[in-house]
Amino acid sequence: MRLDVVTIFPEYLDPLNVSLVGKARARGVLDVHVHDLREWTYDRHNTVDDTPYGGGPGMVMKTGPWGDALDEALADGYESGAHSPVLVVPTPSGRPFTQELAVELSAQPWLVFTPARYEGIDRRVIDEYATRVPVVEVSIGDYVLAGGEAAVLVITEAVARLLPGVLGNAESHRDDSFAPGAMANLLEGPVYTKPPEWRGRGIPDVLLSGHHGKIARWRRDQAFARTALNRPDLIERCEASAFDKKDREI
Ligand SMILES: COc1ccc2nc(C(=O)O)sc2c1
Repeated sequence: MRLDVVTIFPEYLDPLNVSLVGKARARGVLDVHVHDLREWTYDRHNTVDDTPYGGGPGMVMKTGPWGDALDEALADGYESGAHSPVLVVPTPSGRPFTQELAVELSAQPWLVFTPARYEGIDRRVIDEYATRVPVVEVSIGDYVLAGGEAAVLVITEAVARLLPGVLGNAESHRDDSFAPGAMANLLEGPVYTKPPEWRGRGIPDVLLSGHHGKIARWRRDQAFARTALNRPDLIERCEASAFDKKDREI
């Protein structure tokens, strides 16, 4: 997968050089290109914004630099053999980013991110590129950020970990919170590791029982209880059969 990111804060994307995403890049699973939007400005102040038409607070990111930057990023990608880019636009007014969307995006060969700052990007930029490539406008949550770069980091990590060969244990996707299957729409329950006792706290006996069926049921029950506590809104999405009473008895 190729990722392009156009931003006025390229250094904000430095975390893409470390940990899981960094390892995926080193292994050639991910090919990341970060572009400084100001390279496509031609005035002495490297201006990327201007006052909004219709008045109002703040500034809007200008069409010129974005158009030139995206044209070049796309041309560079095509030239390198990439194909079928999807423009991913982090915005507070976007579609909620979910595990389902992460799975959809992980199936794409090329993502081009356009994190904005200020009050956002002149709408004509998105409208222009929507005539050429699919555009997905995404929000990572109902809170206020100063720009889209943090969203790019979140989306990239969630997508990269789904790519073949990135996570050591392919099975580990199965028990992810929100992963498809029996754990779909459920939060992960508690996890434990050695030592068997720590500050007077032991391990739930079932996890030491070696009874895989009981352990699976206990984990599902814990996930259900945690979801009911922290995300009751997800409970009705769970398939009733996944938690009928007989399954929950040990
Ligand atoms: C001005 O650019 C912004 C501002 C806030 C913001 N919030 C996002 C989110 O995903 O929640 S993306 C984003 C972009």
